[in-house]
Amino acid sequence: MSTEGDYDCIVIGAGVQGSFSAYELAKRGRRTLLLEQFVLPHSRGSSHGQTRIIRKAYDQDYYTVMMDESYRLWSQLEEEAGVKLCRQTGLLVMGPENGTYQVLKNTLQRNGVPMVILQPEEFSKHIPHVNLADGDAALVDITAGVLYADRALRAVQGQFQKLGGIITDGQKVTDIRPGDLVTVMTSGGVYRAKNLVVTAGCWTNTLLSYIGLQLPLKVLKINVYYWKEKDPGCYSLQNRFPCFLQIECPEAEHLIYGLPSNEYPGLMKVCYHMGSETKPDERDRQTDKSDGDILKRYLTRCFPGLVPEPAVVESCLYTVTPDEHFVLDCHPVHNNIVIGAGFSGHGFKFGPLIGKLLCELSLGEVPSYDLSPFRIRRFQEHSKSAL
Ligand SMILES: Cc1cc2nc3c(=O)[nH]c(=O)nc-3n(C[C@H](O)[C@H](O)[C@H](O)COP(=O)(O)OP(=O)(O)OC[C@H]3O[C@@H](n4cnc5c(N)ncnc54)[C@H](O)[C@@H]3O)c2cc1C
Ligand SMILES: O=C(O)[C@@H]1CCCC=N1
Repeated sequence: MSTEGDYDCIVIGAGVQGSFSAYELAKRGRRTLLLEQFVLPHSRGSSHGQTRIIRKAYDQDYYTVMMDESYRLWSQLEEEAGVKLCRQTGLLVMGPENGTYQVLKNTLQRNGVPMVILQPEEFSKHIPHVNLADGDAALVDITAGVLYADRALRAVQGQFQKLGGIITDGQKVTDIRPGDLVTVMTSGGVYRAKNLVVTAGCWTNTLLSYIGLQLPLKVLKINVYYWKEKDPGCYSLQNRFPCFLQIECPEAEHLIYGLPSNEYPGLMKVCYHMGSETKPDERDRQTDKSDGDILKRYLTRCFPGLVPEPAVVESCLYTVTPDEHFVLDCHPVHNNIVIGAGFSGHGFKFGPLIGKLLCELSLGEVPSYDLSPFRIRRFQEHSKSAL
């Protein structure tokens, strides 16, 4: 067997995180193979669909700071690929004055992020067709907007291939043998490389079981709801309606979020940031739609311009960690294996930066950011290690 391996690096999983990791490695001249179990493009994981929110509004400074660079990297990809991937719309944040809303507002202020605070008496002048709840405050994160998700995946995978990267789709990884050269077995072949990056979304623990590690990850099915505008266009991107986040409201224990109508004309996407547990390969057997009732009650009160009955329902998966922070780390024993996982329903906007960070970890470089919030060892009492 050659000690060189077939590749410098193999990346498992061609979702947003694996695709950007592979692209970064190829940019650094590494012979890189991106392996995907499904024929691309597919809609069985977490990265499919037309749109995602991009924003700097976060509770924690480190996410806000990281987004600064992520925005720059998104623009770079737009230029390289010659496609528009982001549309700035702003993000309307609504919630009780004290609580998470205040934490988020403080983070934006501390980090000098451009924002507008909307006084309740002038709210409807700026944001028509929305009822701000009594006692709620509101602000707009000006930097925020919509990311075109499917288009972004096509762009980054295309750029990766232009750099000489190889995408092998329709091959499921069935085993991994660690070592100085890592051996990856798939349904269609055997590949060897000096380094491995595992970005397998909801399937992460299946892959990690081959290399003696389990993480405390929950897989949730998210119902992606689109609601009909009574007056077509009244919540549309063309009419400059923003994305929104509703924090702490009487109808819901968790966040409610929405994006202006755009991809399906006349339909606005509004979802609940929570779902029911499932196994990744049994997504469609999970049929709980109780989140729909929560959203109907909320929309009836706050978005009177929407018909409170879903017009389209799609499905997507979250892989959630106990603290909802990501996992970006090396395997505790095999340091030529890097893991990016647990993006907890908010990882898309960071894709280009996650790719850069996983590439840095894989090349043994000091990562550009402090990755301590994302280390595996924070789960010490949860992680079942067979090592
Ligand atoms: C409804 C919804 C709304 C969201 N909204 C936002 C938002 O507004 N903003 C935001 O920033 N983020 C958002 N997110 C989160 C974001 O989309 C995810 O964090 C991100 O897509 C995770 O990407 P990933 O690459 O980790 O996973 P995935 O996209 O699932 O990629 C993993 C890939 O690995 C492949 N794979 C797994 N096992 C194997 C194997 N054995 N062999 C080969 N390949 C394998 C899978 O097939 C899959 O393609 C949202 C997510 C959902 C579901
Ligand atoms: O990441 C995002 O911006 C969205 C909206 C809030 C909840 C999760 N995803």
